Amino acid sequence: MANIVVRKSGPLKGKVKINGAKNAVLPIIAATLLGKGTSVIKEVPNLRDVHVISDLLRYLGAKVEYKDNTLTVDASEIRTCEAPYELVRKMRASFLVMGPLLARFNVSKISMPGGCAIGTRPIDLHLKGFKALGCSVEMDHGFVEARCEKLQGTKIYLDFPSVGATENIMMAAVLAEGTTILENAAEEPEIVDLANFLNKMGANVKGAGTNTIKIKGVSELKGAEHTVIPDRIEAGTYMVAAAITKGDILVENVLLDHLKPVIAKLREVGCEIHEMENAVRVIGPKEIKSVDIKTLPHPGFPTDMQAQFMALLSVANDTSVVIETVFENRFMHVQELNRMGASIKIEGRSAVIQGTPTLQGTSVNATDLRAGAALILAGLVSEGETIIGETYHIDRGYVNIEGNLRALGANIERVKE
Ligand SMILES: CC(=O)N[C@H]1[C@@H](OP(=O)(O)OP(=O)(O)OC[C@H]2O[C@@H](n3ccc(=O)[nH]c3=O)[C@H](O)[C@@H]2O)O[C@H](CO)[C@@H](O)[C@@H]1O
Ligand SMILES: C=C(OP(=O)(O)O)C(=O)O
Repeated sequence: MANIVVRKSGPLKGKVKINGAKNAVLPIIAATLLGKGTSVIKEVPNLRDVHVISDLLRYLGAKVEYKDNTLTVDASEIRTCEAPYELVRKMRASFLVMGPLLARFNVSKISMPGGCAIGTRPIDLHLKGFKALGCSVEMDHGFVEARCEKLQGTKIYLDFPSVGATENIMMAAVLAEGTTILENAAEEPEIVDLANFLNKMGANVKGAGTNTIKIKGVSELKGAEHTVIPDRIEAGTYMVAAAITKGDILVENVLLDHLKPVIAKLREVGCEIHEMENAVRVIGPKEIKSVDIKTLPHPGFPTDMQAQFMALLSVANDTSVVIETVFENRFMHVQELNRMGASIKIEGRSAVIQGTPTLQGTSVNATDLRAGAALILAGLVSEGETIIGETYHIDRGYVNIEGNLRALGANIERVKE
């Protein structure tokens, strides 16, 4: 196991190119199960999660190859519709194979994904959708088993615009008989990317990106070619790196529309931001101003950027309040930031952050992916050395983060324990 060691670094300067989005590619890889024939997915980031879902597809019987950021999946022959715990426990997004398997084979048995450091993360909304589409759903010995004669299109209202439930239900409904209308659906850009891929496979999905998605079932789907959208959270993380180090970073390969809440908050913090075609330049402020943030489903401020902003606000000029409304327990990074000298108090779903001029490096743990990113960011402006453990969480979602930051001038390395 390796640690990431970060030392206080000057203003980061230069360019960084953003990879394809983890949260877009995972459901798209699951969706390849819907079609006979070969799908070719481009701009696939070389991430641990991508390899985990690829292994799951291989286990199910698909042929999967990954080379030069292109993933080729031939899902013509599927040998089982059952996904074991060993493969699902490594990554919750594995549960996204349930919708496609149900749609194509009318049966699926998947180990229940556990909670994780950010919350209990139930799957009730996914199951509510499958039931509404005509499935019987049973839980037994830690597995969810769903079956149907043939899925039937219907109207489904989601109690909360869950990203995963929207994706899973969309993927189930594309091969259902009749039309499904999904209301209070998630509107994240990754939902739109999935819908675009499904439509290339031959599906009829309209309205993705709004809160009402209409899916007309079709009789079969084929493999398709698709290029994944850039990762707005990876981009946001490097933008915060510019802000916290008072640097000047050109973040390339971004879709500005997806970055609106992050850009708005960075401007409030005092950053100078230049929006260009497919790129954004962030010039950090002389003094980081405190701001209040409330995480919300898209187009609100993304919960996946909350921890990184918390690191930034730890060194702001005054008091900030961050309210986390999406996950009930996404403050695990707070105790680690406090160990580095931050002054953050949690009250229910709110964190009150009293900015301090400096932080101090120490040994800390990446409790989850974005917590890990936040600790790296904090380490860049901390006195001495910050040693971050449990770095496998960071590798779930960032390609070569230490190499990219080093190229921008950061003092960071990965060291074997
Ligand atoms: C692989 C992927 O794309 N992950 C993203 C996805 O996760 P994920 O799809 O798991 O997130 P959801 O939008 O489903 O979860 C949001 C909230 O809804 C709750 N919920 C969800 C489903 C359900 O059946 N019942 C229920 O109560 C969750 O516990 C959570 O509190 O969206 C999150 C919210 O933007 C992001 O933080 C994750 O990075
Ligand atoms: C929470 C995240 O991912 P996941 O849903 O895969 O745990 C994330 O990307 O920040």
